[in-house]
Amino acid sequence: MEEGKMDENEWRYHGEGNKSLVVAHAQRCVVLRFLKFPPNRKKTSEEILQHLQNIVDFGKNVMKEFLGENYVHCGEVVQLPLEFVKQLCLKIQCERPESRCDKDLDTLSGYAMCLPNLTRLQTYRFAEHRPILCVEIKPKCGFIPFSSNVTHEMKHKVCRYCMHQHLKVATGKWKKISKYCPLDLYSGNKQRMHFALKSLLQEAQNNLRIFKNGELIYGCGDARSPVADWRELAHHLKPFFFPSNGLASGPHCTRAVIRELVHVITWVLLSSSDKGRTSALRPGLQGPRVCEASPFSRSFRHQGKNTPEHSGLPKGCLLYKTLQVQMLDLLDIEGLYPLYNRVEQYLEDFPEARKTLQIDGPYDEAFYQKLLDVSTEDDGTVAFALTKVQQYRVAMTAKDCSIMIALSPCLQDASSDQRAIVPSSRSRLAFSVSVLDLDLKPYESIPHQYKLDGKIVSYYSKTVHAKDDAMMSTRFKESEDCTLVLHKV
Ligand SMILES: O=P(O)(O)O[C@@H]1[C@@H](OP(=O)(O)O)[C@H](OP(=O)(O)O)[C@H](O)[C@H](OP(=O)(O)O)[C@H]1OP(=O)(O)O
Ligand SMILES: Nc1ncnc2c1ncn2[C@@H]1O[C@H](COP(=O)(O)OP(=O)(O)OP(=O)(O)O)[C@@H](O)[C@H]1O
Repeated sequence: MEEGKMDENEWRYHGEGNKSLVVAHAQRCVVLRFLKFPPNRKKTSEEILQHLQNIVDFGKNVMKEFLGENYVHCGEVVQLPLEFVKQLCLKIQCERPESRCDKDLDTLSGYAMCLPNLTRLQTYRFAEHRPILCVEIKPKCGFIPFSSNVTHEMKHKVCRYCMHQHLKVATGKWKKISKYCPLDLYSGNKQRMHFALKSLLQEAQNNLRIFKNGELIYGCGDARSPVADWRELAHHLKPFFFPSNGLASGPHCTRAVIRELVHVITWVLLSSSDKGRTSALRPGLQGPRVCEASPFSRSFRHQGKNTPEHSGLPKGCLLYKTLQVQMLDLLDIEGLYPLYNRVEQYLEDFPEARKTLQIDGPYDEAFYQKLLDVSTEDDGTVAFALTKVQQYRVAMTAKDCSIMIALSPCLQDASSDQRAIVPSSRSRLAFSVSVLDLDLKPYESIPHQYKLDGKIVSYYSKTVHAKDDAMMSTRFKESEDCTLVLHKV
């Protein structure tokens, strides 16, 4: 960043989550990512600098190792003129969704992260003047816990996302239950993946956003007012997928364009654009491959068929790598929580050990190496407990990250790397895949996770499952009645 030349008018509001806010440069393909805090929680500039540096180090030393060089963009910490940050904050305030305004942008430290703008990611494959489409997916947890520490039987059958949907709707976070199930997306089975992506397009919540030339065109700007007009979306997408033919407009065209989008995204998600070395993690797929609550598998069950299982994700693809990191949660929160308490107890006795245990960093090579020990034999030591706690934090990070897929038409005669071109039937699309929001989850969030897990499961069991049981017993009663009638006859 050239300090003297920072002009807030060159930046525009881009988006935000729970913990950070992003502004994008109008011309250059970079974004600034600022931390956000509740109004009363002031942190010193040194603390903020350290926090940001930790994010960069964690990306470089841990996530790049696990997910691959090409997928992870760590960026760098930059120091900005305070006046620029203040003016920028004032300028963008009116564009911020109300539901995110419970936290304020940090304007006091002057520190932020500078990252490539992944919605407009330009590689040598993308000609600069070409339009760019970007699909952002937050896939969430793609497996059902296999740990023997799980006490609620339901957790072995229904995935956390599907259970959580019901609590989210009950608490007013979203209006409708989504048909999306992460296990379908992570299945590697094309039919299931298509269903998952279509479900995301129907009910995007905060799991899907689409950008065209860096502008949000579909999905949530404000968490509570999603836009879901497929016709309008198809209008934006048509030039990407049907560049030269005059597909008539109307529902047929809309369906054809959406289908093409779903196929292209599936293809890209299954591709392995990372040529780096394979990840050091090999936990192997365990646990059920199908979530009982997924409408896709339900419909198969109703037809008396088995859900098509894992066709298997190709090992180099980002979904596979992300799932492997998620699976570092080997014990489930129920098995992890007592280990967290063991570490807590130790820290109460030896508070100065927090530093040597690397709870707040540094997230260096040594931190990474310890994560590779996936044994689950508890020898009763603090060292064992700590390793599981750190692995859990990393797994939770992978369960909450987002995948960015950028697509851009390329010239027919471009002799670029064929592996980075989607062999779409009607157009040649160059693509790139990246991952974002790789901030290590805080150690302090573990008690919250434990409570939330209990809440999600008990709400689901009490309401939804009870309703299902009631429906089943009505059906059973009906069939009994039916038998009685038959007897009478
Ligand atoms: O717990 P979950 O699964 O609801 O995930 C939270 C996300 O909610 P989601 O369910 O994706 O709508 C939540 O997303 P939203 O704020 O709801 O968009 C955050 O990503 C949160 O992470 P953090 O506390 O900001 O680090 C996420 O919390 P973590 O559990 O990842 O810490
Ligand atoms: N490098 C980037 N390029 C383009 N867009 C980005 C980039 N980083 C973040 N964004 C956009 O900003 C949004 C918020 O960023 P991010 O997910 O990092 O926020 P967060 O507050 O950390 O999220 P969470 O709510 O999960 O804690 C993203 O959903 C994405 O749309």
